[in-house]
Amino acid sequence: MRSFVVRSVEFALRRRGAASSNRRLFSSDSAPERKVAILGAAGGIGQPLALLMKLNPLVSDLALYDIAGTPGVAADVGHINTRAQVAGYAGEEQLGKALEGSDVVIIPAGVPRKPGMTRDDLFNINAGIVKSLCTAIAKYCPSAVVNMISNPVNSTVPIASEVFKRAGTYDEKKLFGVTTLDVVRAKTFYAGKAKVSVADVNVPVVGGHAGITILPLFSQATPASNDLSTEDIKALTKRTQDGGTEVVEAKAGKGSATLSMAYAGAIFADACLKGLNGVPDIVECSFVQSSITELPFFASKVRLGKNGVEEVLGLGPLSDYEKEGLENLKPELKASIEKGIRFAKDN
Ligand SMILES: NC(=O)C1=CN([C@@H]2O[C@H](COP(=O)(O)OP(=O)(O)OC[C@H]3O[C@@H](n4cnc5c(N)ncnc54)[C@H](O)[C@@H]3O)[C@@H](O)[C@H]2O)C=CC1
Ligand SMILES: O=C([O-])CC(=O)C(=O)O
Repeated sequence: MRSFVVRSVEFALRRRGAASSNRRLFSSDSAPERKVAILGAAGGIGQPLALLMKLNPLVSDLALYDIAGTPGVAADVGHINTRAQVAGYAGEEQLGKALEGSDVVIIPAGVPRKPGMTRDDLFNINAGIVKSLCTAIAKYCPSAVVNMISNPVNSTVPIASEVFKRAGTYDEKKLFGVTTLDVVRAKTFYAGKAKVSVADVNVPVVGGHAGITILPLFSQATPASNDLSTEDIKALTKRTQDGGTEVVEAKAGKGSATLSMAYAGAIFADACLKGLNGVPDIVECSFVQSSITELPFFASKVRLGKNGVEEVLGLGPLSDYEKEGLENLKPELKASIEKGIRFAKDN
């Protein structure tokens, strides 16, 4: 069972972009040492994400930090016989140790939505959490790649950028808002509707990570489908935009997406690690500092490399429906970005 699970995960990770000539990188004896820290590791996302990162052979050290509960998670996950050495850190006084030497820091710390709430309703609590965690990152691992999961991502990423700027450590190539779950959903919903194998599907999702700011580009989906009507595309777009709310409502007060998010977070962190290790042609969508529109942050396809972002890729050709969606999302996304920047400057 153990070798089946590990081999399946390794196989899935290899299929996702590593050329066979880079297979060497996956054997534990030759892969470089890479420390990954998860902040919020005892939470709904943090625990399954800790499990998935423990199964990733690119990770040599896994630091699990939360305000409480991480010694138990670390003891549990640490018994899995894979490469990563696991350590749990609880409470602010242990945050520095958790972060020191990290190559990648993943942040799913903060409160999740309940039915009836928007992601922006989380701002008041999560903005402060993200600000204090990023202040510690600037101090203890200023060159780490940061994967921001905490919502509202459209504001928490700008907050992080301001904190790093103030500390003098900002590197726009190393700050990522994790929007992979939007891509995961778009792929799943498209495959179901177009009746194609989900393993072969690709759909870029651009914009931001809330409601109409999530813009899936089904006109660029592969394999292309000629069977989908305009109404089908509109329905797929709406379902992708409302994917988070669908889970929040189904969980009925017990939180938001955790398992699919952990999967998406593990896929994105794996892509960052591969980029750092020099694996070529690693491309994922992410919310990053950008000049492809007039907005200072925007999600689009990004090529990952040894220094984080190697290239922010353009939007490609859009359908009229997507062009309209793009114009419609800009005011909301702009306001969320500005709200984050203002918070960081005022606090
Ligand atoms: N980017 C995305 O696509 C997604 C983002 N999210 C967001 O991820 C966040 C976490 O969601 P869940 O794991 O479901 O919530 P949760 O409440 O289950 O877990 C959050 C964890 O963060 C910890 N935490 C709170 N303050 C902290 C601090 N100062 N330092 C370290 N840890 C701290 C809590 O103790 C808790 O263990 C939420 O903001 C949610 O909206 C959720 C799903 C998808
Ligand atoms: O919807 C939420 O609150 C959590 C989230 O970001 C998602 O599931 O996409």
